[in-house]
Formats: sequence, structure tokens, C-alpha cells
Amino acid sequence: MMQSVGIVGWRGMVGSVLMQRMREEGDFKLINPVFFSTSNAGGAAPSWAEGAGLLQDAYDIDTLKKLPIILTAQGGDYTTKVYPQLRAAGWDGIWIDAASTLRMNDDAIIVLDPVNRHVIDTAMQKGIKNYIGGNCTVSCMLMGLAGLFREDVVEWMTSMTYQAASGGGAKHMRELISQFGILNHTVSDLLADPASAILEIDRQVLAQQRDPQLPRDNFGVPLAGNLIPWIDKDLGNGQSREEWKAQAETNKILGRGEGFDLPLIPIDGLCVRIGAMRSHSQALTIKLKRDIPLDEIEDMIKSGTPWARYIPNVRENSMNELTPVAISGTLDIPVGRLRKLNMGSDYISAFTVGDQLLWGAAEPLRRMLRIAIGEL
Ligand SMILES: NC(=O)C1=CN([C@@H]2O[C@H](COP(=O)(O)OP(=O)(O)OC[C@H]3O[C@@H](n4cnc5c(N)ncnc54)[C@H](OP(=O)(O)O)[C@@H]3O)[C@@H](O)[C@H]2O)C=CC1
Ligand SMILES: N[C@@H](CC(=O)OP(=O)(O)O)C(=O)O
Repeated sequence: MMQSVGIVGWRGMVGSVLMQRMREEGDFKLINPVFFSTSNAGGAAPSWAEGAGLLQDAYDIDTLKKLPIILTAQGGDYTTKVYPQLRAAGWDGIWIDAASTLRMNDDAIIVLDPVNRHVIDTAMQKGIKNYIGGNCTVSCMLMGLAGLFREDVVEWMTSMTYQAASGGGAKHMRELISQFGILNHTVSDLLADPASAILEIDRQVLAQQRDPQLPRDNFGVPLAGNLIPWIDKDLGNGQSREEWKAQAETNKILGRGEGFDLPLIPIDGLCVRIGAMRSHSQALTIKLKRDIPLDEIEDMIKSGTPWARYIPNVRENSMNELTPVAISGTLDIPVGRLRKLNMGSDYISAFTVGDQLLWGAAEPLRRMLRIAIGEL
């Protein structure tokens, strides 16, 4: 019999990508979806979901309680409010969530099945009920470098990120494009005149970027033509929460560190917001446990996950195949700029890019739902 699955947060940015992927992969043929809303209970369920009826109230614990599985991309505030009430009401179902709220709880697994299917399977056998999508930067990095972790050749790693506007949400993407538009408009006459002075264009753009009227409610500062070297909360020790997630979540996904048999892999770096739309990039310095020839590292990367794409470390390939524009909207995770560093033959660089709404958010949840219903 098909299981009923409560779907919350389906019309948000992550939720929309999730619905799109579930429709593409025929997931709705395998479940009875029950759609919820925090703002429009009683309204019509999405028109493409034939026979789904009306939207249920996403705060109605009695209705949620009847479902064996709940899949939510509604956000952390929703999880914080509803999840404890549901469990307190005796609900014993499977909770699959995009928000970070429950990620590091002992009774929650961070899901990225092409990398940690063994961890998920063990947890399912133990009766664990909470399966949470990982941080986008962490998930995308692991999808590219899974082979190196599987072969256990990483001693430590630094990750310097270049994160897209979408990581903040839909309003942030709109704000970035609005800023670009205003900057362009400011100097459009000068741009149209090939004889105009570049320093005058630069002066006017900078003045506009510094103008308090430039829309910046979401990012707080201009992002167009700029960057922001801080993402998420300040932990008070010089590290941002986004930076903290790199080591904490990577090791939890891999089943390493405290509470596991395998030792922790130290990972740290700086997280930076840049003016890309929806794909996060990161530059990695990897200290290998031993000197490994580059062709062997290439093989490890290629065999890591079916989505990892090795990009030869040459200019043409790097410019065309290793960018947010090249891979946005695809599940490919290119890994390139691979070379030995001057520090020694056991130090390598790598650069990787991933669509943070696909492997970074929606795809691990979609696949976890399939695992939960025995279809993957
Ligand atoms: N943004 C990201 O890159 C990532 C986000 N996540 C997590 O996913 C969760 C959701 O994020 P995200 O999808 O960005 O959030 P959104 O703000 O896009 O959507 C969240 C909810 O807002 C409500 N909403 C209100 N107005 C609108 C509107 N005009 N259009 C669509 N929805 C609207 C919807 O709820 P309703 O239908 O009930 O009104 C929707 O489900 C967060 O917990 C986040 O941490 C995880 C990984 C990456
Ligand atoms: N913090 C990420 C997006 C995100 O939602 O991350 P998390 O799921 O860890 O809260 C970014 O800004 O790019």
C-alpha cells in the first residue's frame, strides 16, 4: 500500500525545487501526498498534484500526527515550533527536513545517501526517525570529494567558500539582481560611449554602491560588485556558524569523530558570500595522509559518486566547466584545479562547484523519502 506523506514548505524556494525533482523522477506515483500550508489552509493543493484536495493546516498537530512520514522544507522556525509538539503528542513517524534545527541532535542523521548510505541504513535499523538534509556547502563538497574520504586519504582540509545569493533565500536573489540593475542603469550612458573614461564609470558605480538608497534590506550591505566575508551567526570565537558547520557536519555525515569509531578529520576555512545566483563554489587545500600521484587522486574523485565530474586542470576546461553558470540547474558536481601545492607533495588544491538548491538542499531529501518508503 502507498504511504501517505505530509509535505510542508512545498511552495518555497527549496520546496519548489524539491517538487520539481520529485515530479521529474516520478516520486508522486509512489506516495499519497498530503499538502500543508502555514498561510493558506483550506486553499487548493498544487494543480499538478492530481486529486490532492485541499491544503491542510501545517500547525494542526492532530492532522500531522496521522501521517507516517512528514517531509518539510518550511524552515527552521517551523521545525522549532511544530516538531517538539508532534513528538510530545506521541507521533512516531519519520521526519525529513531541510532546516538545520535538528541536524546535530543525537537522534538525527544528516542525509546524503550517495556518501553515507551505510549510516542511514544503520540508523533505519536502529529505529531512528529524524533525517535532516545537510548544509549546502558541505553536501556539495562531499558529493565531489566522496572518493577521497572513502579511501581515507584526507588528513585535514581547509575550505574557502564562494557562496551564492540563493543561500539566503529568494529575497536575497532578487536583491542581488536589483542591485546589479541599478548599478548598470547608473552608468548606462557612459557604457554606451566607448570614449567615456573608465575611472568615471568606476566612481559613479562606487558612489551608487555606497548610497544608502541602494536596496540592501536582506544582505545588509551591497553584494553586486562586492563580496561579504561573513555568513550566518557570529559564534563569538572568530568563527561564523557557516564555517563551524564544515567540520561538524562533514564528520557527522561520514560517521567520524566523537561517538564514532573513526577519528575526526579537521576541516576549517572562511565562508564568503559572492554575487553568484544559486551555485556555491569552494577552493580547497587538502593535506593528504601520504604522497599520492595526481592520476590516482583523479580516479578516486571519478569513482566517488556518479555525479562527481573530474575537470582537467587547464585554463579552457576550468573557465567553461567549473563555474556556477556552467552547472546551475544540474546535479553535476565538477571538481577541478587539482594540483600539488608548493608546501609539499602531500598537499593538493581543488576547486568544486555545486547547485546549492539541488544537492545542497532538495535532492538528499527526495532520495531520503525514497529510502524511507523502500524505493531506493
Ligand atoms: N535557501 C537555501 O539555500 C537553503 C535553505 N534550506 C532550508 O530550507 C528552508 C526553506 O528555505 P527557503 O525555501 O529558502 O524558504 P522560502 O522563504 O522560499 O519558503 C518558506 C515558506 O515561506 C512561505 N512563503 C511566504 N511567501 C511566499 C512566497 N511568495 N512564495 C513562496 N513561499 C512563500 C511558504 O510557506 P506557506 O506555503 O506555508 O505559506 C514557504 O514554504 C529553511 O529552513 C532553510 O534553512 C536548506 C538548504 C539551503
Ligand atoms: N547558510 C547557507 C544556506 C542554508 O540554508 O544553510 P543551512 O541549511 O545550513 O542553514 C547559505 O547561506 O548559503
